[in-house]
Amino acid sequence: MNSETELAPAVQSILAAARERSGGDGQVAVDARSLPDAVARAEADGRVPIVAEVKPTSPTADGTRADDPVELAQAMVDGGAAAISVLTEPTHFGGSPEALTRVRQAVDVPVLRKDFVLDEDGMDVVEADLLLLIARFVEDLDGLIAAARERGFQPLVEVHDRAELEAAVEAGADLIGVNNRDLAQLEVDLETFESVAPHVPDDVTLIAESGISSPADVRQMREAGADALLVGSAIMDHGAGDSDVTENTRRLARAEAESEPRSESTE
Ligand SMILES: O=P(O)(O)OC[C@@H](O)[C@@H](O)c1c[nH]c2ccccc12
Repeated sequence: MNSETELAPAVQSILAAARERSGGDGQVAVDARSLPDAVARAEADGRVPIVAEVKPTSPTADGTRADDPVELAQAMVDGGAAAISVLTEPTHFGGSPEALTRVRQAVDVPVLRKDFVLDEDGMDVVEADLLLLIARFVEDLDGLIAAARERGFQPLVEVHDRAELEAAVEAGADLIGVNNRDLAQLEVDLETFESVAPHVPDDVTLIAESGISSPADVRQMREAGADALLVGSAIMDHGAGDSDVTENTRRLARAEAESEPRSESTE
């Protein structure tokens, strides 16, 4: 798609590292937990469907959280997360495939593998319910969607503009995420989702990704058509190492509840 020279240096280095990493041995076979079902369960329960992300650090984070990924994921589920995303990228996000495996054993909600998968071999590293494919970075989106489904993954195709959305829809993606963070400057703008969302077909499960930090942001994205929201930094709160992940998740999952608590205190 776009030329790599337009990408932020951090992103270029992430891609270079991804190309160096080796794939798995043999093909994985997954019996996936359904994301659309998890989204429907959250809705039925009055929770905004939040995909909460275990993201130890990132090129744009203020620090690193070294907490056990399993404890973090359980705290997120306790706070009402509909699904969990786990970074498995090791060199820039502090993730690992092992962390994902442990998280998936410990929780019963769907788990997304968040990484820079560039080819089929890169899929066979670890089992997950959902697999991220970033439209801008993959050459054969149709082929990779088919390869992901063949293994049992639900592919989540990430786009950033209308051209990428069209490519994703043409390739038959039924789970689409619109990333509010642009990979050239790494800046976040919630209007990205607002400008792309109206063009997404109704039968797609649509996720607003990145930069969502307050209940007001949640409502803004929901009003623009988000079925679910992917939130990392605001839940991990990297700057404050001991921030309460359960409470951070709950605050966002309850953003549409009738009487939203005004203070930090809970029942
Ligand atoms: O931490 P945030 O701003 O809430 O963003 C979460 C998630 O959207 C972000 O981590 C992300 C979106 N797409 C990615 C692709 C690779 C790595 C990370 C990402």
